[in-house]
Amino acid sequence: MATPHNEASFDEIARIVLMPGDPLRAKYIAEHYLSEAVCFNTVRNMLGYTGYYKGKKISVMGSGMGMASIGIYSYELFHDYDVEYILRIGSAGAYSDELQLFDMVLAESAWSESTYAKAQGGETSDVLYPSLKMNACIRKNADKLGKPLHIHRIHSSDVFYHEANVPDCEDFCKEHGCMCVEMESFALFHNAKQLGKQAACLLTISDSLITHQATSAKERETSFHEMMELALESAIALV
Ligand SMILES: O=P(O)(O)O[C@H]1O[C@H](CO)[C@@H](O)[C@H]1O
Ligand SMILES: O=c1cc[nH]c(=O)[nH]1
Repeated sequence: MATPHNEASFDEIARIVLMPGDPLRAKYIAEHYLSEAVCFNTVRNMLGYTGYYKGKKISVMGSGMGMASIGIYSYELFHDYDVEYILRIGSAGAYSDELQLFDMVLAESAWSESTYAKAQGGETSDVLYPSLKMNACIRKNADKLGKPLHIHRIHSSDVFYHEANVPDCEDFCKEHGCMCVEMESFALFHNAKQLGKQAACLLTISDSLITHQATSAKERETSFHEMMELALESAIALV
């Protein structure tokens, strides 16, 4: 059944969905890695595709930016479709010089100041966790493929641009143990917990809040091949 934001029919979406924030990253993955890829959603241009990777049915769909946006799309995928796993594949800003551009980070947990989880379901914790099963699978596949993986607590922030009078990356790193920042995983992990489903988050460092090095918009759309391959290999191992 279609939703207000997703026109796919029930069986058009696989049990596992890879979910970048950028719908054009989803399109790129579908066109470059999936065979027989079919676009199942164009509502609001939040592109979603289902195809096959090494013979297994996989979907990839954009989430948009921020908790509110991934909150809607992931809720519908878990609640209205037969989706068991969502693996977010995002970009992130480094809070430490231990992380370089293009390094991959697997979220061990997500700390957030966001009210999403409280507003959605009364959650009071400011730290939420991904699926242990998915993280174990991703770690195993990273080892198998020889892909270095940093495993850290991440910051799921409600804002991309902030003023100088509020806590900054040094505070988030020192006080909450967050090594990088993105904007969706806290809401995704909450929805998974709430609905009895599974979610995880793999990130590629796109910029550094310490060195101020940064990748371009095009690189964020098309160049995260290490992450795309690890996500796809992990996805087929899960279903
Ligand atoms: O590259 P994506 O997956 O969109 O992730 C990050 O990039 C966006 C900000 O530029 C936010 O969505 C943040 O979480
Ligand atoms: O949320 C994000 C994502 C990438 N880079 C940032 O600085 N913030």
